[in-house]
Amino acid sequence: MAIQIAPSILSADFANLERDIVAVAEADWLHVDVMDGHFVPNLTLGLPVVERIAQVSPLPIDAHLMIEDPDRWAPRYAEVGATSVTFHLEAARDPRTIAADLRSLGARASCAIKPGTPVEDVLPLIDTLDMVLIMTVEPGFGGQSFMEDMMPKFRTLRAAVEAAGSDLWIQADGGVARETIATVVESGGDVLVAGSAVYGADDRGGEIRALRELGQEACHHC
Ligand SMILES: O=C(CO)[C@H](O)[C@H](O)COP(=O)(O)O
Ligand SMILES: [Co+2]
Repeated sequence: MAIQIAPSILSADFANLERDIVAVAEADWLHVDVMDGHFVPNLTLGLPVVERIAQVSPLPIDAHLMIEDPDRWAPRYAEVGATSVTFHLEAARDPRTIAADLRSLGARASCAIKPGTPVEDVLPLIDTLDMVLIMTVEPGFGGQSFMEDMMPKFRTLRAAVEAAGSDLWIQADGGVARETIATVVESGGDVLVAGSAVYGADDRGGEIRALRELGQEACHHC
């Protein structure tokens, strides 16, 4: 599979959101961070805003739900137009049912793990999921430093995916930039979220192309 780039609007200008969404149109996904002030110590946006973003975005929506009670809320994000919905394993009561609900609504089902959660916890769920997100920062804020010590998790998951003959995607989120993208792709990642790297650049399209090129060059599993 080709490397995919998902700019995170967490680093966009929320007063000019449509402008900043259109500015990253040559990426593959629009990554939307939903934070509830409980699962993480930050608050961003919720269902009505995601619904409007999905209506104006030229890219499919990759919703990253950092919220409590995803069993109740995750399917609602698929209903309002998210193409991929990621819930956190740490917050889920019944991850298999959440994934099945998302798929039955036509969305891609994805599960995220925080830095402190072992990758082994998500391995039994691989057959129910379309993507696993391995966090490379503590969730809650953009602009943090990439955690290189998460790379063994990517290697373990990539090996499990290949052994199972699965087409599961592996996403990295947090601190992905020109300096770190090769490391995470070499370790097994193929969908790369980048917030501050893309929105901090004057030429957002150029930054997306540069990241995609560096990622593609480093990819042995593509
Ligand atoms: O989920 C997130 C934070 O919890 C964001 O997607 C992530 O931090 C992206 O921002 P950056 O690329 O600046 O690290
Ligand atoms: Co995110």
